[in-house]
Amino acid sequence: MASSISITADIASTFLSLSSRAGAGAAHRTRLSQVRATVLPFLLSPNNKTFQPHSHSLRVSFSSLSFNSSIIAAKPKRGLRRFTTAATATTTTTPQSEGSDLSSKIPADHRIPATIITGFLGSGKTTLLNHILTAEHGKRIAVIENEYGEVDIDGSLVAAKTTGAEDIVMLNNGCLCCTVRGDLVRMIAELVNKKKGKFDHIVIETTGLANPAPIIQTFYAEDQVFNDVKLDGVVTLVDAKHAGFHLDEVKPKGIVNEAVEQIAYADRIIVNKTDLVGEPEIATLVQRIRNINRMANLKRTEYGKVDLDYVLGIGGFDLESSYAPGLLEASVPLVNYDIEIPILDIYSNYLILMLDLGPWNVNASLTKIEMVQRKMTMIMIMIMHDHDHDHHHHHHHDEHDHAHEHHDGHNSHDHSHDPGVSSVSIVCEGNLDLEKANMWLGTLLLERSEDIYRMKGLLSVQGMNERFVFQGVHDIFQGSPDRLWGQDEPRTNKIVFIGKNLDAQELEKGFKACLL
Ligand SMILES: Nc1nc2c(ncn2[C@@H]2O[C@H](COP(=O)(O)OP(=O)(O)OP(=O)(O)O)[C@@H](O)[C@H]2O)c(=O)[nH]1
Repeated sequence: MASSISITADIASTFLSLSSRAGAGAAHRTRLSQVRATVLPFLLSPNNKTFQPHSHSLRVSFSSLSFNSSIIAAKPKRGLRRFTTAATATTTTTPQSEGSDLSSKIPADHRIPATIITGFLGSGKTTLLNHILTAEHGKRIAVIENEYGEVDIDGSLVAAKTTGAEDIVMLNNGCLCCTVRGDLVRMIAELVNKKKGKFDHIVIETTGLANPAPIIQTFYAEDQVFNDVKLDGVVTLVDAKHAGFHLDEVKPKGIVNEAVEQIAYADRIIVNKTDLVGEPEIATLVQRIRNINRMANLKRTEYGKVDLDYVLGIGGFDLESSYAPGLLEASVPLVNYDIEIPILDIYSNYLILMLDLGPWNVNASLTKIEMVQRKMTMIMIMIMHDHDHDHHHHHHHDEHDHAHEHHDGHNSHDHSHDPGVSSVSIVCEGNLDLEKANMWLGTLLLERSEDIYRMKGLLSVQGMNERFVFQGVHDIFQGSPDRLWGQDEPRTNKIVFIGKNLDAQELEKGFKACLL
């Protein structure tokens, strides 16, 4: 128990310091609430000798009993479910298997994968989609298409391949990130309800102007989607000939440049139409893309011809995919706690809690989170605040007109503009002081989550035998221990941030200050 107390203190200190900055007491709630942020310290015991494999981990019983939890769950748009998490005596502990040194603690995820294809107008999205649908891959694919405009053109252009397995579902008259986000949720829910078992993968082709952020967030924020479908990855097509112009486009203050955003959120980048330009132009473009997103894989193509496994089954949002290949059993022991906590959702071994960051409930919340953590392999926390509009969604329809104009005439761009979106990676051997790392990452997320589009990391924490992996998209953060460090494996930390106005030196300095 000593370790659990100490981790609680670690977390509490992070939360408390953050809270104290916002002032104490309910009067400050609004102010704090206006900060769209997540603070998710690692929630891990530095001494996790207690972790043991088991085959299943949690019994959840619904409870209508009232209780006095000081954790406040606040998500206005959705009915809150309160569960009693009674985990006593539900474990079926299996003996530590041989070779479990390399076992991952991240549970297998059997939800249907969904791939988002994005890219500027004319970059080759439909061409890629046709390639996917006509290739032999044995996957049954459901397609959700989104065309901005009155006429459904892409629908008729999509290969009419009828091996019987694919569903072509049209989503029209609106940009996915604006008017039809609700439709996307309904469409996915309908697909799942009516056709579950009939397809293996969903591909969503967005309009050329969609900003991927709200679409990505839909996969986490909407129950109907999250329970059955997991985001597999974002594939961004880049038009080798025209992309430079779009990247240079200066937008009015507060309005995003979709071309930049689409690259920033990508797991896979396809520089398409390479037949139309020379090698020096491509090299310059690739360099620009790399400056924005160093995390994504990049390929150059003509007519979207890529291997299918480059675009499907990416696992771009899986914790284990980038740093811990191989899915193995969940392996966190159950302990005898009967706790009551508002739980937003439970999926497999994922527990989603909704917390209010009010300073008054910090200690109690943290204690309970820590207790829950001891039973679960992974905790994902989304902290939603009072205002419910989407920060990453500043634009409105005028912008579409604006961007269309630019698309038609490429000449009037200001090439000096720096969109300010970049990647920063930190690779560094050594062990982190948990308390300091908690503080650093927590503060960063609280202050900068709006600017941090994506991040991924693999950390070596002092006293922890497992590697700690995490990934985040703005204020959604997932983290978990995965496999044990190998005996001769260097304990190297790796973090990649993609975001706006990132200061590489400051980030690196902050990180290095957490090393022992
Ligand atoms: N030369 C050349 N043309 C290409 C290539 N890939 C696609 N095209 C053509 O470019 C045009 C636009 O391609 P689409 O696949 O429709 O592009 P899109 O991104 O779906 O376009 P929107 O739906 O308008 O956003 C089509 O005429 C394609 O045939 C390529 O690699 N080289």
